[in-house]
Amino acid sequence: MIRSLCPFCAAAKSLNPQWPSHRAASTLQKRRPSRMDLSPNVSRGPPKTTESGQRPIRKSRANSPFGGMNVTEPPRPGYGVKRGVSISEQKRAGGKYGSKDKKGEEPKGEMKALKMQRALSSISYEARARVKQTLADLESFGDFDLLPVIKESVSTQALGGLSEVSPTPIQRLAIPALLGTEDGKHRNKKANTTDGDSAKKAIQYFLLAAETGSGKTLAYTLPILDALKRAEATALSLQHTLAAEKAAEIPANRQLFELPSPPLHDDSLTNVARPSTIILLPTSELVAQVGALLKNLSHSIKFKSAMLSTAYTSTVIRSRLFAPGGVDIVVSTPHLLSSITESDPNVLSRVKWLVIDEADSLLDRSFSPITSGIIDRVTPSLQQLVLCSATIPRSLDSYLAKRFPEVRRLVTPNLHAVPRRVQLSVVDIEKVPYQGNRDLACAQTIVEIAKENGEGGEGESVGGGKKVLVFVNEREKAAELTGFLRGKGIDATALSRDSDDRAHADVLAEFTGQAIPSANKPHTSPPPPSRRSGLEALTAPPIPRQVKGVKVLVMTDLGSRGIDTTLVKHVVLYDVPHTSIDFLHRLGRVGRMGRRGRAVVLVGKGDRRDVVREVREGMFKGSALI
Ligand SMILES: Nc1ncnc2c1ncn2[C@@H]1O[C@H](COP(=O)(O)OP(=O)(O)OP(=O)(O)O)[C@@H](O)[C@H]1O
Repeated sequence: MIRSLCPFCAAAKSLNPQWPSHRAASTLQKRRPSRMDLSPNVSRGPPKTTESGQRPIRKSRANSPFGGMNVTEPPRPGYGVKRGVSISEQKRAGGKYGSKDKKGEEPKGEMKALKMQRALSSISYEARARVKQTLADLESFGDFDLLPVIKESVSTQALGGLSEVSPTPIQRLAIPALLGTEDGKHRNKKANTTDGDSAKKAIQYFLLAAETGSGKTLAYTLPILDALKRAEATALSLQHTLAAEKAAEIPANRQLFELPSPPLHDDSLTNVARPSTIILLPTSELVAQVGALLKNLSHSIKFKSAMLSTAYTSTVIRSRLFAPGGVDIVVSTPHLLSSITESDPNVLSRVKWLVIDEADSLLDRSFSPITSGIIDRVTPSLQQLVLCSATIPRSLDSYLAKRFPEVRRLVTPNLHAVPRRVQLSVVDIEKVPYQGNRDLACAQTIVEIAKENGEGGEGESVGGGKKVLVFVNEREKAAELTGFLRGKGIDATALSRDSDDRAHADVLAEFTGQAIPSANKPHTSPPPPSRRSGLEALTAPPIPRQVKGVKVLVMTDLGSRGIDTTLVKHVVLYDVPHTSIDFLHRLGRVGRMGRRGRAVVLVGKGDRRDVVREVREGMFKGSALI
């Protein structure tokens, strides 16, 4: 009679054919083998070696889940590698022929859909880890070699009296680099020379790349202000020295009635319409935002700045630029600055510091010719070019490699990652009750946000309820959706290129919590009806509020770039964004500077659900989007 083996014996036999079965054991030992019994093979010595002198690898061991356990020797090269795998299979697996980036980025098989877009340039995780280590030592603004007045102004003027401020990763990276004081190096004295210096120094190029809402504005503002004030002090002392030398030259026997010759008008000393710093931003809202920060800082640091954008009349622009007291820093949109320089090219003749903020926008196809034209014009006097961006699209990457190969890339470890404190949920608009009605799904999502118990704190409900940003892909849709939401009793406003610049500032102020500078409202009366767009006409008439406790701003990508919407905790992505770059900018309106945030994306037929899934997975893991 054939008796089947017990499972223990069967397993033992598969490993060692010599293992006695129960039956045999019973005849040999008259008892069941205990787990503590030694193998009868222990006296056999080590297994035979192969010709090459290496131990043979048992198949069962090499290709099992426990294959790597209890191994006392490192695996031989080629150990465990499948033979006969095609090159394309290896590519997919990221092996020898894998899609490992030339900069060392490991392929992420799980982000296939995003990889198809190839929107973002990749940064290796080794590089990120290296940067993380170098940042650990700088814990306070006091650690930077900034002028004392600038250090003091950070918390009092720039951060609204925030106590115990510490620099963010991009500030830790960029401030010493822009000052030229990294690794305890001494300040580069050449960087603070005056106009009169004859020796032309090599221009320094920097790219500051850090996640949204991470304080990039201060990261470039503080070192530039420091350099500006030091250059000013050097120029002043030079002026005193020259005056003293001139006085010493006057002969002692000069007749009393002889009048000293009037001082020659030294054009090099006036900065009327000759700024030393230009900050370029893509929209007038951003000009107002950065301009407001500079204005606050100027109260203690003492410098003159001018905001130029289409939000101001030509008279206001002229009076700011040609103010008799001069101007140190001009904050402008490239189009406006470019048109000003058409009539007065000398406006750019003394620019030493040029900042291109939101460089991913300002150097994209639509802006690039204008922005590049400004770079060309300032190049003769330029000392530093600072590009600043929350993403490095591949297009920007190749532009920099071609045009500024020597650019120093200061990239934070979390670039291209949406912080884990931002949650992204998905609403399937094809399901009941929406059945494909995206507008309805959007309205219902907003109603639910309004109904939710406020999570409190962070001033979200200051000034009339929760603030919700709704992003649409097409600007025509912004107006249409706003009309729909208002019809449902939701307090919604549209913001798109069609709407008036001044209206933008007013509406945005409710979402950013920033007071609008008084000069930002040059007109007290509304523009005449003929100048009002269809959109405004649609959104202007007040409607009775039915959905209480929520204020909605519907916008296109225009609004997603750079606006510091610190009061916003909720974002609705009405459309699935076209690229991972848009995802990063739109989701970046929440979760700023350590805050928490929630985002909802509406997904329907024809939408890239795979992209949404990958973005969610990336957010969950805290990994960078690609
Ligand atoms: N060191 C700091 N500590 C606390 N808050 C800070 C610090 N630096 C900047 N902030 C605040 O963080 C917010 C975001 O800053 P900022 O607008 O410069 O971010 P950003 O990186 O330029 O964002 P985006 O990429 O969206 O343009 C601002 O409200 C700013 O006042």
